Amino acid sequence: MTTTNQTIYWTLTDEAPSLATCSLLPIVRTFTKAAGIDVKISDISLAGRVLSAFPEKLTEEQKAEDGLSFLGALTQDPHANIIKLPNISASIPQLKACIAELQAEGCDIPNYPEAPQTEEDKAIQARYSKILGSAVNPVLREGNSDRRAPGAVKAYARKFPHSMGEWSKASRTHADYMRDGDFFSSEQSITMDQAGDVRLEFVDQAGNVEVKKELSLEQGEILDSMRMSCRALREFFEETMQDAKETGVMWSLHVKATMMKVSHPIVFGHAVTVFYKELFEKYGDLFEELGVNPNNGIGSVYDKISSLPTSKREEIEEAIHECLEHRPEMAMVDSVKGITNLHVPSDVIVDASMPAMIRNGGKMWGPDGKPKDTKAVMPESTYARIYQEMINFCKTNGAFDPTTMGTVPNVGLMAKKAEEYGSHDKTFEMMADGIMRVVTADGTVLMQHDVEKGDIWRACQTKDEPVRDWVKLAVTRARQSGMPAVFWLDHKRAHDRELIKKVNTYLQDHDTDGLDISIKTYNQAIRFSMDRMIRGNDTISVTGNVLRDYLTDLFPIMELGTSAKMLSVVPMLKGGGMYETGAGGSAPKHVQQVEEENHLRWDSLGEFLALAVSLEEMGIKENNKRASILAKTLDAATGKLLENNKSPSRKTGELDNRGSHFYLGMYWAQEVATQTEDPELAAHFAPLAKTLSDNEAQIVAELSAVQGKPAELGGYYHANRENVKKVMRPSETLNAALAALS
Ligand SMILES: NC(=O)C1=CN([C@@H]2O[C@H](COP(=O)(O)OP(=O)(O)OC[C@H]3O[C@@H](n4cnc5c(N)ncnc54)[C@H](OP(=O)(O)O)[C@@H]3O)[C@@H](O)[C@H]2O)C=CC1
Ligand SMILES: O=C(O)CCC(=O)C(=O)O
Ligand SMILES: [Mg+2]
Repeated sequence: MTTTNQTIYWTLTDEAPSLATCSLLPIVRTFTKAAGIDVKISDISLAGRVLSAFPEKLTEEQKAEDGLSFLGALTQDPHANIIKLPNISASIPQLKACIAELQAEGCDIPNYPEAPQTEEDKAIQARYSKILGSAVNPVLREGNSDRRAPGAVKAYARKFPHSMGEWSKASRTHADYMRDGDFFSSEQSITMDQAGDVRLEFVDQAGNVEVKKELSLEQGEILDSMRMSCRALREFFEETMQDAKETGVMWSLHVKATMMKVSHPIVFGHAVTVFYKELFEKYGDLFEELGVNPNNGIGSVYDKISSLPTSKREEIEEAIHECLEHRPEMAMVDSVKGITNLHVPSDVIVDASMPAMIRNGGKMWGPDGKPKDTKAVMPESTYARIYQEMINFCKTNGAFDPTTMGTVPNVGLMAKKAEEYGSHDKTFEMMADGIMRVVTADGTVLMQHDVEKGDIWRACQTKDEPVRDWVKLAVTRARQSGMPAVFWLDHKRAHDRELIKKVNTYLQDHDTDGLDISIKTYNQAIRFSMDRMIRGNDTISVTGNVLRDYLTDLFPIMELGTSAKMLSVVPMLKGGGMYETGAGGSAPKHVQQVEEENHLRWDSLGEFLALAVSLEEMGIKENNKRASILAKTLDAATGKLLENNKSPSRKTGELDNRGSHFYLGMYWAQEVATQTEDPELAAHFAPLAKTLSDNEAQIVAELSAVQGKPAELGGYYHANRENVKKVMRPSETLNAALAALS
């Protein structure tokens, strides 16, 4: 692919956003073409990444470009201009489903070897491991994160508030987390005085040393190490289950097995084997033989026993049901289909699941399909406490009111795989008792932990340059917005103590006169922000990487109903820009609705906002006046779309994603046609504005006529492009109007 400075790279991802792209991109290109801007697609979908990793036996037609490597290199280019839509961070069950779909299509790619024995299988697994979990975002996020709700979006939420569940003072919902033995309680942290190499070593009880990993650290880099005790974790799970059973609340687990792709699937697996303890005790050997992996959920048991003779299978299914008798009710992902919280590790993802529960009055769905109070279990106490604070707050003050509440934007430390989200290659499950230690080249032990078999030990890196940039971004945002900015840093955490030193130093590099910048512990910070928020006041949260992720779903879901409406900018360290769309995910259940009823309720507002900033930057950096005009007019069109409530509805038969794209196109064309800065451009768009306005009723009718019947996408992970085009672009009138200008 060749790049020019007038190119915007638009990522082709998965699920709902990729369907939306098919409808939106032809509209976008109609506009950008007039400014000499090329919008190029770069495929980073899960299927695309699988195909590009195993090209050997594919036909030329089946081969896929390695969009991720291309974009990864582009992040180092000061002219980079990338629009990043959310993509699937695949769990093993999702990866296997994707592989099976591609194989069924005739692509000769290998199976995922779960327990590789041969060298060949190990090599295949190593290639697949680069695709698993959150494999895209850490590669592209070569900058820190600035996520906020623009004024027009806040105004829309105030005018058309989303529903909020009631909070009762008597609610028994609460967050439960480990009080000891978790990462928080064992965290150690150091800052490197000078650059140097370190080894992460395991020393067994006989004194044998195994080097797990070698790292070259930069001067000023922070390195943390921590351990989660397997024994304490399992005891904790058992206690929470017994307590939930005794007190009659539901039990639910909230982890991030996708992004924390090494540690959290292990944690999830322990929850499965503790919950179904008798089952795993009784059938442990058989399960091992069958290749059941509890880290993939109880779904893995159902999957593997399907090959057994009926009588054996039924016996095991009976044993699963018997387990449930001693256990509390479990929160459901889909109560109709009987999919529980422990079926698949990627179904319940903490950043979205906890806010959804809090928004819903603290209730999750029970096996009988009814909303119920729940014990929300989040083993890692580090961040779980903030949810308990919000629960307490809602119990005292009632649900948040979207018509009056303030906003909490975020400035997040994210660049260069900062903190826990970059720890996967430094995370180990202990195979024996011993010591894990961090040692310098000359043998000095910097940090060490006693570990037991089964413990999870990890190290996290935070480089100095991203921290400096983060502090600068916080000061810039505080200045631009006039809001107080709070660094959420806990002096009780070893890592945060190192960061606090840096923050205090780097704040001195900036003019902070008149700014309200403070450092607070997480609990203080969330209380301070919520107290202000219910009074209509705004507060910037300046946080590390995990809280960035959690808070940019938590507050937006309260304020706006979804994090899809967030503006999400990543100013790259090297000068380029990435504009992420929203702060949420790829909404798998939206695709199901398309397949069943041909209605896509995905809201592309995040895409509209991201594109406007991308064009604005293009205008400034590349001195492209038309790009600036397109940015301004797109913002105005988005404002109009919100004012007139042309966002997608959840209900089949009403305006959906395609309809909202049409309105965006119409308003945008009208705005360009009536601006006076560039009369030639106005004249160019006048016919389109007229055609779309004149045919509004016809186009909306064509777009709703197709709804209410199943839609055939011809695949889930690798949908057939022609099918998708047919489904997503059903209005001949709209297609013809766009074609007339292209
Ligand atoms: N940046 C990225 O690449 C991200 C990727 N992900 C990935 O996405 C997948 C699904 O994650 P999950 O945690 O379930 O989160 P999702 O954000 O996909 O889904 C949670 C809910 O949020 C709402 N929602 C999200 N986006 C939109 C939108 N544009 N328009 C309207 N509603 C929206 C929907 O709720 P409802 O329909 O009920 O209103 C949806 O069911 C995973 O593979 C995950 O790893 C997750 C986060 C970020
Ligand atoms: O990369 C992922 O898996 C999810 C990213 C995410 O949730 C976020 O950054 O908000
Ligand atoms: Mg998130």
